[in-house]
Amino acid sequence: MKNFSINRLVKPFDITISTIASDKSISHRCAMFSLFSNQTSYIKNYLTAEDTLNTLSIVEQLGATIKRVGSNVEITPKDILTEPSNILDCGNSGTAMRLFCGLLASIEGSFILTGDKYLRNRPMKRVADPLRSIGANIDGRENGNKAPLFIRGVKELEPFIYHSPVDSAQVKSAMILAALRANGVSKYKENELTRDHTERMLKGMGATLEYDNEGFINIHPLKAHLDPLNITVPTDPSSAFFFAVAAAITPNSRVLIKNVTLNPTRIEAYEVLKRMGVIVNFIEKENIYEPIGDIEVINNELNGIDVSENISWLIDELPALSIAMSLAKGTSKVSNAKELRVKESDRISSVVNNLKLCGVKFTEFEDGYEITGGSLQKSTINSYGDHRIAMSFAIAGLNCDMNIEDIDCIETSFPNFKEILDSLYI
Ligand SMILES: O=C(O)C1=C[C@@H](OP(=O)(O)O)[C@@H](O)[C@H](O)C1
Ligand SMILES: C=C(OP(=O)(O)O)C(=O)O
Repeated sequence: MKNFSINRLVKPFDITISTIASDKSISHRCAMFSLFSNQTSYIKNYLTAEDTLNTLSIVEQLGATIKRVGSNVEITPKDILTEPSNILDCGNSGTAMRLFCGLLASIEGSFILTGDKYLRNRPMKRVADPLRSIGANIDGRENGNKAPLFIRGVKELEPFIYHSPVDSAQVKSAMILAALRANGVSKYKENELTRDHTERMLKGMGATLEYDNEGFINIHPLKAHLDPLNITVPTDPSSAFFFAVAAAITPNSRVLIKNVTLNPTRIEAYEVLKRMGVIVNFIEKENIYEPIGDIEVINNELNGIDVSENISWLIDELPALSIAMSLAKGTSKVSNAKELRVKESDRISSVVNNLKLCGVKFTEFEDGYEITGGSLQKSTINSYGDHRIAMSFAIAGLNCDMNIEDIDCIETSFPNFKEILDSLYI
């Protein structure tokens, strides 16, 4: 178990960063969706971190040929996916496990999906139940709620009408992937739009998905193979956000983050920083599947804020936002965010336990927390094996010195995080 110490940053920074990790959600989808084509997909800037390399390895175990040179990946699928001879290891990734459930439910063969101790403790009923209701054979520990999950692919799934009780892009994507091989048009609805990379990418590859006027996505089963992908994965706004918070809490500092997806479902945390008083500019440059451009963040005021809406649009950034909230003027409150409890760690507990160690006043709720802003003090915090917690408190260290225990988890999404953090001191 590795640890590191972060020293207080005593000078302002003004940097342009073009080496932040590529988007994790889009990278997972590139690897998986390439299996719906019968031609080679070309992916540039694939995220070469543990989560997405595990997905690539599963795609290979399913019979695709993969050529990878650094972050350039070529995936040539087989016409019929192969039953793997071993278990499929999703590592730490909820996205991989849940999307593969939908993808594999109607593939001939048996598949066992497992993951690390954190993933094996996360709820899978949210995908297993609706998939079972359309004929999928999925089982696992705790009546199919926990991995290892066992899937025996069926020939055909029933089309469905499903209004999801949970706003989750992973559930939506699993059901869309299953619907592509159902024997009729399926309908999926969510209460709040969640990240929509699946819809955008599959449509771009030729699938028919459309919204009806009752807010359902109508998903037509595939009649033929989809077009292959030819894509450059943009920078991950969730990874970049750690450096946005760094600029927000360091007097007179500025950061320009290059080539980020500006998909509205992914940049809400930057909008929250803006509402807190920070100067944030979005500079859109192109649109390939989604808008892509640069984000400039300039230190300014930092005031407390209440966050209770569009939670799924900023769910991964709430731990980093809690650091900005701790240094803001006044109190901040996060509510409607119960989903935080079922991520890589229980992120409500992880955030408040660590803030307590840093001397921050807070109240914990079942669905969030209230933070009294002011100052942070040096501490030794535990990541709880959660990459977002490790990186959020590393950024806090720029303000007050910090020891972070158990930092290996950063490898799951952002292997060069520390290198970029170190460059702020130069
Ligand atoms: O679909 C995706 O790529 C993701 C969806 C979100 O999870 P939920 O669907 O569980 O909200 C998010 O937290 C995760 O980091 C990535
Ligand atoms: C929740 C996350 O990912 P996943 O659900 O794929 O493990 C995350 O990256 O913050």
